[in-house]
Amino acid sequence: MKILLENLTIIRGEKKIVENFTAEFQGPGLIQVIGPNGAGKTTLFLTILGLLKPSKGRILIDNDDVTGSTQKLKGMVAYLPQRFEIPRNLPLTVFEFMECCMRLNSKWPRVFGRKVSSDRIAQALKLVGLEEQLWASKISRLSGGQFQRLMIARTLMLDTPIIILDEPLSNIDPEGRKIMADLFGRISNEKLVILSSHDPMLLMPYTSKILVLGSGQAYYGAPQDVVTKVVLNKIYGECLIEVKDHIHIADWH
Ligand SMILES: Nc1ncnc2c1ncn2[C@@H]1O[C@H](COP(=O)(O)OP(=O)(O)OP(=O)(O)O)[C@@H](O)[C@H]1O
Repeated sequence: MKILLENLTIIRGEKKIVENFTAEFQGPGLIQVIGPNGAGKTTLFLTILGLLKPSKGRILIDNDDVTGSTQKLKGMVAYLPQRFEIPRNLPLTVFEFMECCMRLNSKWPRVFGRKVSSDRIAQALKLVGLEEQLWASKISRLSGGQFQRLMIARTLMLDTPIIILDEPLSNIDPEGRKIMADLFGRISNEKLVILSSHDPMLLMPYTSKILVLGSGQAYYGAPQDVVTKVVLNKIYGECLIEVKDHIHIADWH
């Protein structure tokens, strides 16, 4: 699958996110979107999802114009938001929560039946490392990192060809981040995975293209062409710290 951002200008509030920006997100593959706080990573995702309209330009998925249309993306894109609107005190267990999410998604229970749906839920929960003894726990009892894993499982379970993840690794411990990065890498062998991160190195081995956003500018291309001192300097400025041959981004996030 291919997402084409064609000549996009996106403005949010007073802030210009990108201007006349064109890029192709080709799947299968993993696209990283990086940039400082407020650069517009979430805004770009919401625009791709049709929840925000660009000021100019179009978004095409496999040559179909989907600009501003959430309906067309159903069954095609699964999205992990950065902030959840889901109340943590819902009286549901982990497994029941996943069942509810699946039922809200038209495809699984109706087409494949309950058994396949349950297997799919179990598979997704295992993939993100939520152990079986937690499946009967109320979601209110999960830690922040466990809840984030549950949200990732919910996104992966939908089995869409395009997956957009807004800072999926936040709240997750170092070992879990590595496991999750490997998981996203594996998934990107078959699907188009687009994700934002403040820790780009962890996913770099799996990254096919990277988009660096900041101050209304956008740099897109292969990591070796984009993750350069010149580009990072323009975007991160004083937050760039060089230690011997390494460049560190001191991100306030
Ligand atoms: N609801 C809103 N209304 C108006 N402006 C907004 C709204 N939400 C965000 N913005 C502005 O849009 C710009 C981009 O924000 P966005 O959340 O897309 O950045 P981000 O790169 O995802 O940041 P972070 O790394 O902090 O998650 C910021 O200047 C922000 O203040």
